[in-house]
Amino acid sequence: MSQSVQTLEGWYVLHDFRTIDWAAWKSLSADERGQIQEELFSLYSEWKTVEEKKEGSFGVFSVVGHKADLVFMHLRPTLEELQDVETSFNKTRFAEFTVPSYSYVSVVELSTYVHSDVNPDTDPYIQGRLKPVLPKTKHICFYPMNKRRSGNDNWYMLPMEERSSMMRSHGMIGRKYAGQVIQIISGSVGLDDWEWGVTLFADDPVTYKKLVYEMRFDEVSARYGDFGSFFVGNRLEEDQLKQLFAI
Ligand code: VOV
Repeated sequence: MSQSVQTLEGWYVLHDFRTIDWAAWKSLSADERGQIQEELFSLYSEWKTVEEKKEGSFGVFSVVGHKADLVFMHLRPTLEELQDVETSFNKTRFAEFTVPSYSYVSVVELSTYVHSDVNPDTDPYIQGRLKPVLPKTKHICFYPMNKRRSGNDNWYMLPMEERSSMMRSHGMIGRKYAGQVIQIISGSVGLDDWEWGVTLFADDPVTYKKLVYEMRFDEVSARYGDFGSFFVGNRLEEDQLKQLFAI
């Protein structure tokens, strides 16, 4: 049996994708739309307070393309708190005008392929990575992925050294994009349908394409990566949400 790698876990993550029922939304009076938005914005400010208190984090983005209209990304210390966030959104009137289109449940993960001597429970850098305040970049990119388990290409049968060396090469490519793309890798084995969620943050969406493309040539992605659907979106602050809702 190959040796499994130790992982560190942080906050739980929900990616909640919604499609807006525009026909129903447009049929409301301006007054009703206003009230519904007010209720949503009061929830939004609760999410902000949680983030300021470092008890979680969130981001709201529009999704480009037909797969969804919005994605709410939430992080919380426990799965119960994560579900509370989901449920309190579902109880808003605005939620009645949305249809869930996809969701993904995972937990922020750091693996220890790339070793360091620090104590992960106290090291501020590691703690900041495990319990991140989501970057306020203009764009988000999300996709789930697996490491392949087929025939001779079985990641999970490889010796630890081989996996570590491939992850080092992966990390070197990633490092070239420092300052341009921030990645949050969340593990979802036992939690959702794929093994990891990959969430990338950037101000220039072309850097997603360049980074993901460059990684496709790297062995760990070229030989062992299997990918789900990609979602790309634009950050929505309160003002932009208001613009989106305007008829
Ligand atoms: C923005 C760039 C970037 C950087 C710097 C980076 C670095 C690193 C390091 C140093 C490490 C190992 C330690 C850890 O932190 O866990 C990882 C780990 C991981 N990565 Fe990564 N990754 C990036 C980016 C990045 C991307 C774009 C992808 C998707 C792959 C692709 O082809 O589309 C990815 C995937 C992963 C995964 C699934 C893991 C866990 C693998 C496992 O088997 O456990 N990752 N990653």
